[in-house]
Amino acid sequence: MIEFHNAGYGYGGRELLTEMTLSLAPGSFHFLTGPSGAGKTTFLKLCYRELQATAGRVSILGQDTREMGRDEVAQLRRKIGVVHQDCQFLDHLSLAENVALPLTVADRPRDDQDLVDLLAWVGLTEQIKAKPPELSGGERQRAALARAVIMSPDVILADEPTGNVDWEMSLRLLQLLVELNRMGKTVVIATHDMHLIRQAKSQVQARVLRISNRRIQQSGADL
Ligand SMILES: Nc1ncnc2c1ncn2[C@@H]1O[C@H](COP(=O)(O)OP(=O)(O)OP(=O)(O)O)[C@@H](O)[C@H]1O
Repeated sequence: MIEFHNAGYGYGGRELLTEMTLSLAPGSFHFLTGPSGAGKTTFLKLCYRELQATAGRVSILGQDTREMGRDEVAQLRRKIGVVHQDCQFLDHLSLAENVALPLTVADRPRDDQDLVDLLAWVGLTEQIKAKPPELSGGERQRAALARAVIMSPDVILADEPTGNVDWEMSLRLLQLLVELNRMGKTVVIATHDMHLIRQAKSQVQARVLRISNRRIQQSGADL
């Protein structure tokens, strides 16, 4: 699904990540962890071709990212849902309109019942008409998750999805991501939260990728 072949990345010629060889199999569930500044967000950006490897090769859904043109990148992005660390919304649009925005941008028809069902799934039925500034941190995170999955992507990449929420909300978000994985989606969650990783143990066969000293180490066994 996503393959790194001796890949590396550096900003401004300074190597941040090096010699990454790994494969994220379809339907797998991974946590990505490591100290602040280790390169977790950078790694995720390589996974959806926001960045291109500066060494080696990354393939996403069978395509070598070096050989992709603009249209192919746009196609690819529809198959990968990203929950960004700082989840930005358009404040003048309602929650429902924000969540449906990827459909609008891709010029795809919007099924209002699907949208209502999706918002119910993330527990935001009552906030459907609310504007983003009226939402709590946990509500924003769940809205960001809904927006990431509205195009039915094959892969969900979540960057610190539980960063600013309490433990109960973290568990709820984890539950949603586990449900997506049970539906066959490949899930990668970048997190510092070791409690969350331990908690996942009882729910899903997750693997841990740890960035340390510029390299990615994979825990060999399931959690
Ligand atoms: N656009 C950029 N230009 C230059 N350096 C950058 C850029 N983006 C990130 N960096 C640097 O790369 C390093 C890794 O950043 P990254 O955001 O990938 O780390 P992270 O592991 O996600 O951190 P955190 O856990 O704090 O979110 C940091 O030192 C950061 O300052």
